[in-house]
Amino acid sequence: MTKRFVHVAAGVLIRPNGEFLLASRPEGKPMAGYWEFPGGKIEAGETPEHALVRELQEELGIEVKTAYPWVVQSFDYTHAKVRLHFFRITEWEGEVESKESQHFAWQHVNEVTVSPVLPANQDILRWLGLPERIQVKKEVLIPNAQGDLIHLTSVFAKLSHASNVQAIKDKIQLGADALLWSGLALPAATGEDSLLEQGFVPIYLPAELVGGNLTLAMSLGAHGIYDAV
Ligand SMILES: Nc1nc2c([nH]c(=O)n2[C@@H]2O[C@H](COP(=O)(O)OP(=O)(O)OP(=O)(O)O)[C@@H](O)[C@H]2O)c(=O)[nH]1
Ligand SMILES: [Mg+2]
Repeated sequence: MTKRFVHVAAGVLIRPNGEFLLASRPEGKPMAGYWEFPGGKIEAGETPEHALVRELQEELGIEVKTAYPWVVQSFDYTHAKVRLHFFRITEWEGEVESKESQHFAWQHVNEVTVSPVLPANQDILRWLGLPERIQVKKEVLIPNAQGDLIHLTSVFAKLSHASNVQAIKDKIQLGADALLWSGLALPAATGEDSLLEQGFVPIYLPAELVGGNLTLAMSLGAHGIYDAV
């Protein structure tokens, strides 16, 4: 029998100083003791946003105030196939409380001190460390998915027809670590065939496309924006 996708909403709580919250999975749940972003299963009839707000109320006792959708990550565990909808949360009401006897750790990007972290979250931790804004010129260096500095022109795929999903997939298969979308059309932000749904490469949008609005870019699923120089 083929395993069905379990849809999950999870929140990255980010403090003004950049620290983010990890929680340990409580005893009695699959993969107890692993560290995760708070969240849980999306129930029938719920949107990912609703599930996020409900789960964070249940698990942390907080009221989410400002959250925007970030990346969607799929992972095949032995017990389930999961599709995780991650949100970045910058404002909430109330103090984080351990409602399910979980432990908490506020962590710094590139210096995670707790382990083990759920396997599906490795990419997410790397992406949190990506710069939110880059400048694209001939000699630019930028971290790739492994955190190594890479010469932009050698690895990055610049797409002139962003609406062509096949072209995007071809570039990914060629090993591109990031996609810089140029042109005016954005691929659909939703739908099975959307690159954003796959969420496995860093994606930067041209600043001019989103009026320099980083929050808007991230709400479309991008990791950051770039300025052409
Ligand atoms: N909450 C959360 N779940 C994650 C993350 N990464 C990841 O692979 N998962 C997986 O997604 C699923 C989420 O389920 P959950 O156990 O949190 O669900 P829940 O809060 O609704 O609990 P419940 O099973 O008691 O109803 C689990 O299979 C878990 O292993 C993450 O960062 N946060
Ligand atoms: Mg949960």
